[in-house]
Amino acid sequence: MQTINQDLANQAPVNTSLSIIPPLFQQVCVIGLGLIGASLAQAIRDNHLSKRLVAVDRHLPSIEEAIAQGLLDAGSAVLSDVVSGSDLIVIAVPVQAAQAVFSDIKAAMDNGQLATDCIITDVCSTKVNIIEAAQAVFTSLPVGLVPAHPIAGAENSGYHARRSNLFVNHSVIICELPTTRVSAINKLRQLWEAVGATVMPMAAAHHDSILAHTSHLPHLLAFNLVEQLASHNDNLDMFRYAAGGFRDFTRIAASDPKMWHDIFFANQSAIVSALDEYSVYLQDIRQLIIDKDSTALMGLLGRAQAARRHFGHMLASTPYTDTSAMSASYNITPSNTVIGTIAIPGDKSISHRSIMLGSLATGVTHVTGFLEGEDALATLQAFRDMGVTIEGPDKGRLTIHGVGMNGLKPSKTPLYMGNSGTSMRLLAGILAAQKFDSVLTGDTSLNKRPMERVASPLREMGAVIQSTGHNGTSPLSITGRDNVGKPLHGIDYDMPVASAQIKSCLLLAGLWAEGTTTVTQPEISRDHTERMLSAFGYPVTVDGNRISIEGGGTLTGGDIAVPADISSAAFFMVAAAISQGSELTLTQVGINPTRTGIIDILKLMNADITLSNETYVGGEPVADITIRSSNLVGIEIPEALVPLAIDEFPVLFIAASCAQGRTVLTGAKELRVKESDRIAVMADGLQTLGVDCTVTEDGLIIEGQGSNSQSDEVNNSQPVFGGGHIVSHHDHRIAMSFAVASLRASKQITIEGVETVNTSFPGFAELASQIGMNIEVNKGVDNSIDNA
Ligand SMILES: O=C(O)C1=C[C@@H](OP(=O)(O)O)[C@@H](O)[C@H](O)C1
Ligand SMILES: C=C(OP(=O)(O)O)C(=O)O
Repeated sequence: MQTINQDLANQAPVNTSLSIIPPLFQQVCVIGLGLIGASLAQAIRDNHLSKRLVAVDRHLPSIEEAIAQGLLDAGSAVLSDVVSGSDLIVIAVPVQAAQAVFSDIKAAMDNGQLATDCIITDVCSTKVNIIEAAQAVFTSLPVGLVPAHPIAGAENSGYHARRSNLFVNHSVIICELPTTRVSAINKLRQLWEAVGATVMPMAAAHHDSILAHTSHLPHLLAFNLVEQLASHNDNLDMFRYAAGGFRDFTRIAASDPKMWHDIFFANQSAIVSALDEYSVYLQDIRQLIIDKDSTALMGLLGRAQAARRHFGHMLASTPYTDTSAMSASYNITPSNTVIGTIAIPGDKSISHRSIMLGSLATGVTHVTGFLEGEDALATLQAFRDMGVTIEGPDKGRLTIHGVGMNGLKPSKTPLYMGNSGTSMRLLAGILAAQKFDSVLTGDTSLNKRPMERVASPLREMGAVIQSTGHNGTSPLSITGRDNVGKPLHGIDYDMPVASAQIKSCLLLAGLWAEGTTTVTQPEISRDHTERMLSAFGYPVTVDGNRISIEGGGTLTGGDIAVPADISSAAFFMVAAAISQGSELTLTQVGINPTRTGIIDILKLMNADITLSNETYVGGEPVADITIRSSNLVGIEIPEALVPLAIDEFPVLFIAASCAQGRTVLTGAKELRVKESDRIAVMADGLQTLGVDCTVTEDGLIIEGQGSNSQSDEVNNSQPVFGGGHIVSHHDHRIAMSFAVASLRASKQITIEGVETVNTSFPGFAELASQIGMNIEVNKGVDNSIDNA
């Protein structure tokens, strides 16, 4: 048989490696020069991973071309011609042809051409039948056999479509067989990582079952739906009027029938069981329609719609909402004055709690004013994942069909909390008390924030919870009470920090604990959990800084009206205070006394703030807040006010920069463990814009640059900030604070990483523009599920 040898044929020069690191392999033999085989060969060549590279393919022109191009050292249509001395063989042929290739490999081993410990791998899309094919040929499986599957492909196929970077940032599944030598697995892992892939071990049957669900079943359904429509007598009309849904759903039915025919047989049992499961789901939804079961149907459709986006975001660690704004930035041209009357979106803290308590209550809870921001949506999704039917959100309206104290179901996947510390910490308390195991995870920022502050006291209550991240961080793994064998028990806990999240976590766990759970906070922190528990009919005892709850009670659903978020209002309060001739009225903002630190601090700084139309909405006090331009003065911020304004310091630093004289913040170490280190990141940004400030361990000293006004007349016309480029570290409050600074800036300010503004304040830029600011939003790359 014809062997084409690069040296003998004296064609293109051998691609000698200049790398000082010795190549991983002496000789790699790739069998099959289709897209995947040829791309891997190219990646091996380009990354100098093998001294020699040979290939086997029935299509000799491809071999000749590959040699001429310096990709291969030799090639043939017959394995025994070129395989001698190979220490890695890659099988890249269609699944059905694998057994014949194994026979050729065995023959080469038997006649001494190949060492018996040579590594043999493949790139086929089913795995059990590859192992069975090897078993049919070898009496015992070779110690070098490592079945693998790179999850990568391209629209085009064949040798000419090859790309050296095809595997970069793609996953490769490796099946670690008990018969395989560990050194072979490690070496193959090194190869895939060297070409840019991420290696994941997985059992062969599990691989086939996953692929059966995610790839094979959808293809099968697409072919079948086209067949169903084509069999109708009026099929021409059916196709002529087929809407986008049919076209989208059946796009993949245009794929190669022969290939899919082979795959359906190769992965027969996994596909049949995926199909059986599908039939059950189909019957269920059929029955819901027959029964006109509106609640259950809404639950199913809502869960499915959210899950479609959710999984993509979870895998990519990106936000939930429309991510066309990923990596977005603001270009802000200085403006001088803000004027108007505006409504601010709903309170984030109260929105979270409305979902949690509404889900655990008996009966239906109607929520209005719900904040449709990323963080609250993460909480909403988590409860959907645990089987709660939640209708909406629709313009801030939700209907929650409570499942009662023992009605949550285990989520099939880790619960994804996105960027939201409140969701993760409060849910940790709820989940620690449930019968079932759970896992809580978040985005890159959340997975860096301290979680032992809740895990440790929960353990004192008997919880089994592990913070599995690097340093007491999430993912959190929680063992259910059924596996622990007994319920939680109440404790008397002295909180080391004034954190509403720790307090709420423990009180929520206390709902299921035996006896009394008492938390004592060093300073007052926001009390929305206590208030909402009472509103749902659950007794809570508050004695100064000590809050107690008895386990074993129930919650009763009702109506919740979420007031506007004072933490979001804070940006516009500072905007009006620092800019010339400004006056803003913010309507029906929550003024719960555990949240009004921003008003108290701004008043101490001489801000002109008045409250009107004070009333109560759903157990929370609200008022219209009017704020006018004023000559701010620097102050020493009283430490007792810190927990009452904890989220407002980034924008208060902007106010302090515009004040006359020095402002000193102490006792605010907590700011270092928010979505970013808000002390360091704000100081960096302020310095970029020319403000003199000094970072301390627990706060910041800012030399205000406001004018030294001797009269009562407001003088806010001089710029305080220069222009510049601000990095928000993907922290929503940092981004919005520097946007406010533009009202006293001399030049344009660019703020990078503003997509997270959606976590707490969707529509911020639009509202800011409405009152006179000049914010241009530059949308970033799309990270939606199809690109995830
Ligand atoms: O309980 C809550 O809803 C929140 C508590 C605060 O966190 P800490 O409890 O960590 O201070 C705050 O920063 C967060 O935005 C919301
Ligand atoms: C700290 C914040 O939220 P969380 O802790 O819920 O992420 C915030 O919104 O500023």
